Amino acid sequence: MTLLTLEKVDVFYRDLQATFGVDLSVGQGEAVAIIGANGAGKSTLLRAIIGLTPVRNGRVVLDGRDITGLRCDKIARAGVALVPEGRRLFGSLTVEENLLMGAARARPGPWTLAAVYELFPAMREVRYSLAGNLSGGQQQMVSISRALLTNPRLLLCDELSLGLAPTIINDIYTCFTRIRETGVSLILVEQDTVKARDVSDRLYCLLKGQVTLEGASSEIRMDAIKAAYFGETAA
Ligand SMILES: Nc1ncnc2c1ncn2[C@@H]1O[C@H](COP(=O)(O)OP(=O)(O)OP(=O)(O)O)[C@@H](O)[C@H]1O
Repeated sequence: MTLLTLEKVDVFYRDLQATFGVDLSVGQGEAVAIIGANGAGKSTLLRAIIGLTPVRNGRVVLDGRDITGLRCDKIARAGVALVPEGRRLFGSLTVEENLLMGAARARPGPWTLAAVYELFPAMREVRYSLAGNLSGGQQQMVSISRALLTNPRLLLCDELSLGLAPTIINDIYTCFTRIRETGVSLILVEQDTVKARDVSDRLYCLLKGQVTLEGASSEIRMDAIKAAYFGETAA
């Protein structure tokens, strides 16, 4: 069953068109990756889904309900959460205080403080530390947990791997197996195309705001990804 559908979505920043007629879907429980170069429009699409950037043309439909143009708090209440690029924690608050912001007015569901501490045991050890004093990997765990605590049906993750060491990236993505077991659907924006293909069921490639490739991650060849990423013809 389909959870999210984007239908011919155009997003503009004033006169600059950032996405062009994007069609995209996410099934119930599915992990979808969006890849593309800098400026391709990946973050713009995530922001459009959660209502932070307006959709000028087209529709965003969540579980049959048209959520285009709704305020982002209403979209969050409908079950969409964003792990933003750069993590965006409150550095002068403790880890637990940051987490409790996610838990405030959360939907009912499996993600509680105890559950996220079980998911990321290292986070429990630093729960009274200021978020600003944590390493990048620890901050990413807090950012993911804060979003999970809203008990989303759809979790949008913007460049989780940015600035993190490969071992930390692997640790973080390993936890997504557990997250998916709870039925959460995922959109993962990634610059690391190999990682994106490995962790997703389906993959979209964006180039200059347009979808240039879509398909099952296990079936898409790397040369097709490369061609779609750079706008070349696949061999
Ligand atoms: N707030 C903004 N105001 C004006 N233009 C913007 C704004 N945010 C993004 N853009 C432009 O929209 C286009 C898409 O940007 P976006 O950040 O969505 O790309 P991206 O694929 O996420 O890239 P990156 O990997 O660098 O984050 C780019 O041309 C960018 O310059």
